[in-house]
Amino acid sequence: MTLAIIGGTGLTRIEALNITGQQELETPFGPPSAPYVFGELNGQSLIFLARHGNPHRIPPHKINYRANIWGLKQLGAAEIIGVAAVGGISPSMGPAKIAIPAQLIDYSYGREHTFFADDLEHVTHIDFTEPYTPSLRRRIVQAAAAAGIEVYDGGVYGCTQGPRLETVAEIKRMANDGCDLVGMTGMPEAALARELELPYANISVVANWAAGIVDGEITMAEIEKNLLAGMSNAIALLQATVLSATAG
Ligand SMILES: CSC[C@H]1O[C@H](OP(=O)(O)O)[C@H](O)[C@@H]1O
Ligand code: HPA
Repeated sequence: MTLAIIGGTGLTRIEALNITGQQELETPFGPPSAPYVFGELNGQSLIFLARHGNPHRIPPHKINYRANIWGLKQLGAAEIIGVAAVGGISPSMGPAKIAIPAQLIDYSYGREHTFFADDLEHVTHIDFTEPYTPSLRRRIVQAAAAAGIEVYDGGVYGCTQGPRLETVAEIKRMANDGCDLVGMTGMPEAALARELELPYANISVVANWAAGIVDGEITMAEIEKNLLAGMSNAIALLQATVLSATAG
């Protein structure tokens, strides 16, 4: 049961990963974001992929999501955890907090978002009632509880197009829609994993209050500072999740 981790902003590599190899891949959809890195985390083998490339150079709307997910399937990944930096919209989603969202709303556009685009004979509609695989979500939440890592169990991730951050009015609209978190990469990543029948869950690390939630502009310095704290907890959570898989 090989776990794959897709790391985003603030998680281009995992220091604690004992790297055993890496592989570049061509896919029918073009090149993935980076070479796939094979390694062991707490004795458990896994595959790591840097969503924005390593070094971080691909903006969210230019990521080849189809190649990334297809490559993971080809390499034998059995499940995927996507780690994402997000803006916090709900009062409980403050900087450096971690959430395991249960739902999402897709505001992105113009992205290659399906593997079934060219198959005119078989129109395929995947079920997406629960966009994040409930059993994998549960495992992460339980691992967090066992390790004493504070996470918010649930919430709605809203995926915007980027690369710019949102306006105050856009965030107000998203809050009205029920979004608790805002990021730019959650879709089509989650849907593509579902199309290939790969269980998928998301660990969201809050980098900043979303636009207008508190006064002032959003700065990269603030984002980097919060991610430094939040990502070290996210890595501890990944380690706890991997250990729980070994134990189970
Ligand atoms: C101002 S940082 C925005 C950048 O960070 C997030 O990336 P990821 O989801 O890969 O961690 C967000 O989606 C944007 O791409
Ligand atoms: O405020 C944000 N908006 C969208 N994506 C983000 N990723 C980190 N922070 C944000």
